[in-house]
Amino acid sequence: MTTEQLVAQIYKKKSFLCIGLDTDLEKVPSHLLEEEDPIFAFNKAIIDATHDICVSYKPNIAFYEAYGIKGWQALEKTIRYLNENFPEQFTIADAKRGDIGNTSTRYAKAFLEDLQFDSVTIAPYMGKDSVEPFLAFKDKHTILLALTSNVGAFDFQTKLVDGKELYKTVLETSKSYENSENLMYVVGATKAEYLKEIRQIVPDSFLLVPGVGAQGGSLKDVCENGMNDKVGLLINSSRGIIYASAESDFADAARHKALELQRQMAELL
Ligand SMILES: O=c1ccn([C@@H]2O[C@H](COP(=O)(O)O)[C@@H](O)[C@H]2O)c(=O)[nH]1
Repeated sequence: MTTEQLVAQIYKKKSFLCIGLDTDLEKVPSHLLEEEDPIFAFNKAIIDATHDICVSYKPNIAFYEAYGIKGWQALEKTIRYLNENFPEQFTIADAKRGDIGNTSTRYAKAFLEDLQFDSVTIAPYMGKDSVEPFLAFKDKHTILLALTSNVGAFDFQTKLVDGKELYKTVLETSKSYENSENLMYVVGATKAEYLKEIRQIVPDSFLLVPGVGAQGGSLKDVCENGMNDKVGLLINSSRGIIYASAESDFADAARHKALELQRQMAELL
């Protein structure tokens, strides 16, 4: 999917909501555990209940890897279900990969070519040759961790290196990578006060912003500081939406929570 197509979806739905499919069998309603593939059954119900009010889904790959081959099969079914039925959804493999070049190429093939995600999250720590293999895929997007939502972000990302915060160096340096127009960045909603400075470095890039809901970030603060003239934001919420209820009404409850966010977004557009 191109960035222009994503922007068109955002204006059409008045939503820049990304729903995180962090599917945990200890949290899904117990009746689903009787299904042949409870992870996919849960994801399908959430997608069917919410696809008209969000523009993106983000399965976090850890939640699938944790269940071995069955987890991977559920992930494959989920992305196939999305691509076949809701191709307008921007899909994110939240995998946080990145390795030496030839290995990064295999990761990129796995998520962008084989599984056909629109994008994949990447850790920038190994530098240019670990990121560029992902950027080589046309109409796909590489979402680089810039300033993450967790407390540990202060261990390295905000530290001064050669007089500059490391996350700023990540943003600036990445702009010189080949095919850098395919870059997006992760900035945590819990770091909204940094967004104005981040926008000075990457005014036009899309930012994936996790951390509203369960982690306490504010949608209003993120929008006030981080929105650009093409919106430029995908706001992710996972637990706050998908685990709104652990009963048989879980999909309706998820829709209700997603609608609360979408209505706030519509007012901010
Ligand atoms: O800085 C980051 C980067 C990624 N995440 C991921 O986003 C979701 C957030 O889930 P919630 O349940 O809405 O808190 C999850 O998959 C994280 O691994 C992040 O939170 N912060």
